[in-house]
Amino acid sequence: MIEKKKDGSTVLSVKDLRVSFNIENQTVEALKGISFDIYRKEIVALVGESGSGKSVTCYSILKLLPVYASVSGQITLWHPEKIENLLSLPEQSIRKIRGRHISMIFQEPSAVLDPLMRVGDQIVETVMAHRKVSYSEAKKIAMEAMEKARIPEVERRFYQYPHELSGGLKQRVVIASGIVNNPIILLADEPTTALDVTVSAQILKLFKSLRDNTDVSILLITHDLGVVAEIADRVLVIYRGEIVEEGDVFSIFDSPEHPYTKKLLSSRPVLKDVI
Ligand SMILES: Nc1ncnc2c1ncn2[C@@H]1O[C@H](COP(=O)(O)OP(=O)(O)OP(=O)(O)O)[C@@H](O)[C@H]1O
Repeated sequence: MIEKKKDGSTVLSVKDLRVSFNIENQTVEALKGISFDIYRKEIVALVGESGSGKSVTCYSILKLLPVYASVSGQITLWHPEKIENLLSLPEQSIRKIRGRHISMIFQEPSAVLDPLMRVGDQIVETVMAHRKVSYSEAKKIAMEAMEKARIPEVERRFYQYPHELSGGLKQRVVIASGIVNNPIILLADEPTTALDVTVSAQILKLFKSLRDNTDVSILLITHDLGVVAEIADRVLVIYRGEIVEEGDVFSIFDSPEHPYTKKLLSSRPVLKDVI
């Protein structure tokens, strides 16, 4: 069953995306022609077991795949105007889109943050990489993003180094950096996996508030159906490089159609226990 959100406009459209890796005369088909759309102001969960192709989907959208990957298909972005195919853009053009119109949040914030740089300045850098503004203007914009990411005591936190912050606060800094240029899409690859349950719940709440209070759409990669039940509007189920099921969160949980989705759900508590 294909369900689509009818009230929103499309911001990203992936058509027949195929990715394979050729290593030492062996070919791994990571994505076998997946297609999906993301609409404005929605949270879409891309869910599937390890190795199903979730991260490769994200890296394809950002054009961050290794050179030995073979890629075909179409990825169209509508912002600020229609950009025909991200996959065929030269590196110089895609750099203007990464961190500006599409941002990514990874599982482990410490791997992204520079340990030797104050966190506020790392967000300032993201602003100045894409906009012609003075340092003080960029700092103001960075602090506003930190507020939006619900970082307490922004004036003090701005000047701290990553090691001075908890895991949850570090992830909020990464999120602040991700939203600081008002992107159209945020790709979040297992953003709560490295965090404890309480902090993880706070970060999920933050995603919901970003969806409700900004124009951003979020593609959330996860293997955790509890996270999906908590915040997703729509779900894409990926299995061995193919999207096998797509629907709103209730239809997926209440009446899964594909055997893999059924199996995935049977290994979880039922929906009423999760939400
Ligand atoms: N850089 C790479 N070189 C070769 N093969 C790769 C590379 N990246 C991914 N793959 C392969 O592509 C397939 C999809 O991997 P991907 O990382 O997208 O899975 P995933 O669903 O994100 O899994 P996980 O939840 O474990 O992160 C796997 O078979 C993986 O081994």
